Amino acid sequence: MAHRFISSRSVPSGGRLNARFAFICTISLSFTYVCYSVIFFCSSTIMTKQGTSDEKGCPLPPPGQNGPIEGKVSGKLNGCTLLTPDVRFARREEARVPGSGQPRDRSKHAASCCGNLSRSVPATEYTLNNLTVSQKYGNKKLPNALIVGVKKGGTRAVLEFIRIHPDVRALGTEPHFFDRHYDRGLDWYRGLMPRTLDSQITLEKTPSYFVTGEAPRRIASMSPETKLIVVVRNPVTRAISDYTQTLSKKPDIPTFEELAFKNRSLGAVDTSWNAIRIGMYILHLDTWLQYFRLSQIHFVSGERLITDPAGEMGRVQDFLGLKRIITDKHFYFNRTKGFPCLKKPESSSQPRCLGKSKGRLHVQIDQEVIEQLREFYRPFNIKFYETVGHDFRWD
Ligand SMILES: Nc1ncnc2c1ncn2[C@@H]1O[C@H](COP(=O)(O)OS(=O)(=O)O)[C@@H](OP(=O)(O)O)[C@H]1O
Repeated sequence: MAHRFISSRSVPSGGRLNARFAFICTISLSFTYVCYSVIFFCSSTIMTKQGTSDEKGCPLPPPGQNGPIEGKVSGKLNGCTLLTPDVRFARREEARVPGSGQPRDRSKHAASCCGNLSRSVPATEYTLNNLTVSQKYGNKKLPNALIVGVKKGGTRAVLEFIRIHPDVRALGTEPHFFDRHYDRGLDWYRGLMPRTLDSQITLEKTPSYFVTGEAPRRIASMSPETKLIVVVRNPVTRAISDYTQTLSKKPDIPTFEELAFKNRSLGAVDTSWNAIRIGMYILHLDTWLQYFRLSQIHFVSGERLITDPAGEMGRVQDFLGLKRIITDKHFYFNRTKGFPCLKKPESSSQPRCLGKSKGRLHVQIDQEVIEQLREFYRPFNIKFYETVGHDFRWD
């Protein structure tokens, strides 16, 4: 065989040699072309599929590879700046209007990285430095976790803090689906949600759910495995905070004392007043416990959220089954505001404190009134501590 091969090549006729040479050239060129096309097609498909990036066409590192928010730019690929998830996340946060959770004015920014960003109409859009970036990956899903209450407990702080976690995507506004808009249906509700990847949690907060009698049943019928977060605060302080907020909108309302008591000298508290009723936590909790296991409900201390935000957020991350990424490195105490705020990422000069309506100066209330209300709430608080297995020390 070897002999035949050598001999057939060693004594070819001139015409046959040329024809063979031309044939071999054509075959190798065609083969090279086919290989090149296959490789190019595969690589572009892979890039698109793994494209979970904030920047269109730029791949994201695998989920879970995260570090502190002050990350570094990790390199360049195809003209895209590859950011570590931390940097991307920090920039996404930077893009939100503080306190509102909404993206900044989009019209000011032009699309840039990685080509034609402006062509699609994305469900979620945010600003990355001076670029408008579309998050077009993932799907809109019904929430797997809800911050259901309580009003004036510190729900906005929990939402804004937890949403810096890369595995959480949250709706910035309160949708009020399970109390006011239930008749609009689950598809409407799902349509409000941000797009999430399978590895991400979808979250929304509406503090009035906690005191809405129908909410537990409705939420359980959406999914009985929904995780619930309740931010609780000393009910007396909560009531004063609630009243202060109402007063800021309607300056002509009666005084706190007038609204809080049916008969003050008899110590008869008006439990029909919402500001009072909301703080009777155990009554509301009983309804939730008809539909959810206690282990599905996580209680955040509104007080500790201010004194130790990282500790409280550590427990929230554990409850949601998330890696503890939000730590004390993310917070600083803002003396002017008198509250903890998120440290700004190095790429931003935006303050990351909550808005002016969070952390207001409260209306001055007579100490005797405060004592009376403390007495009133004591039995409700004790029952609440016993049920949840934690003493919040409000008494
Ligand atoms: N970090 C930080 N910054 C500002 N405010 C903070 C923070 N952490 C908790 N809080 C407390 O949050 C209270 C407002 O609670 P909510 O966000 O639940 O209010 S609302 O129901 O959404 O209106 C708000 O109540 P007031 O102090 O009465 O304004 C704050 O005490």
